[in-house]
Amino acid sequence: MYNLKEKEMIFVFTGPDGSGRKTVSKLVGESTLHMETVISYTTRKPRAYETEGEDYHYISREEFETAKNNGEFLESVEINGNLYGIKEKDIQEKFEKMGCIYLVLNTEGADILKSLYGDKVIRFFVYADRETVVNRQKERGDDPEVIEQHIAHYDEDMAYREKCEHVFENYRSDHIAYEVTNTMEEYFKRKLEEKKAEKEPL
Ligand SMILES: Nc1nc2c(ncn2[C@@H]2O[C@H](COP(=O)(O)OP(=O)(O)O)[C@@H](O)[C@H]2O)c(=O)[nH]1
Ligand SMILES: Nc1ncnc2c1ncn2[C@@H]1O[C@H](COP(=O)(O)OP(=O)(O)O)[C@@H](O)[C@H]1O
Repeated sequence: MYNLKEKEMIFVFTGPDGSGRKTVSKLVGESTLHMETVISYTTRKPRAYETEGEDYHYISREEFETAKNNGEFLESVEINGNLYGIKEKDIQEKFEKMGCIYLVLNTEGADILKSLYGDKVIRFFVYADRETVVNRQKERGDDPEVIEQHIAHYDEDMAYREKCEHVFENYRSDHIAYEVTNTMEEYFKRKLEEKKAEKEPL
C-alpha cells in the first residue's frame, strides 16, 4: 500500500449513482481548486458519451485479474458484474506532483480508502432524491437496465451518508459548488496553519 505522507490528503466523493458526484468533483476539484483525480480501470464497456483515459481505462477482465494478482490495485470492487479499481502506481505518481487529490468511488470503495488511510481520507457524500437521480441518469443517456441496477442500491448507498465526514444535497449546482469549495478550503487552511506552526520557533 502506498503510504500517504504527512501533508497528503484524498477527498473521496461518494453517494448514489447519478447524484452528481463526477460533475461536482470536476467543477470544484479540478476547475476551481486545480486538483487532479486518478482514472480508474474497469472491465465495463465504454458508454457512448465516455472517452478512454478520461472517464476510465477500459481493460478486459483477464487484464484486470492479472493486474490484481500482481497486487497493482490499491482497491478494487465488483459492481453488477464489472470490475473497477485504482492502481497504486497512479496514486503514487499523482502525489509526486501534488499534495491533495480527489476520487469518485462507490460507497464500498470509499469505505476501503477510509480504512486504509484514516484521517487522510475525507469523504464527501453527494445526494439527491430517488426521482431526481433517475431523471439525471435518463438525461445522461444511461440505459434503463443500468438505471435499474443503480437504483436497486439507492437506499443502501444513502445509508452510508451517516459515515461520511461531510454531506451535501445536490439540487442547485452553484450552491453545492460553493459549499464543497469552502469545505475543502478549510482543510487546506488547516494544513497551512500546521505547516506554519511547525516552522515557528518555540
Ligand atoms: N470502489 C471503486 N468504485 C469506483 C471506481 N471507479 C468508479 N467507481 C464507482 O463505481 C460505480 C460504477 O458504476 P457505473 O454504472 O459504471 O457508474 P459510472 O461509471 O459512475 O457512471 C460508480 O458509483 C463509480 O463512481 C473504482 O476504481 N473503485
Ligand atoms: N445540480 C445539478 N442539476 C442538474 N443536473 C445535474 C446536477 N448535478 C449533476 N447533474 C447532471 O446529472 C447527471 C449525473 O451526474 P454525474 O456527475 O454523472 O453523477 P454521478 O457521478 O454521481 O453518477 C449528469 O448528466 C450531470 O450533468
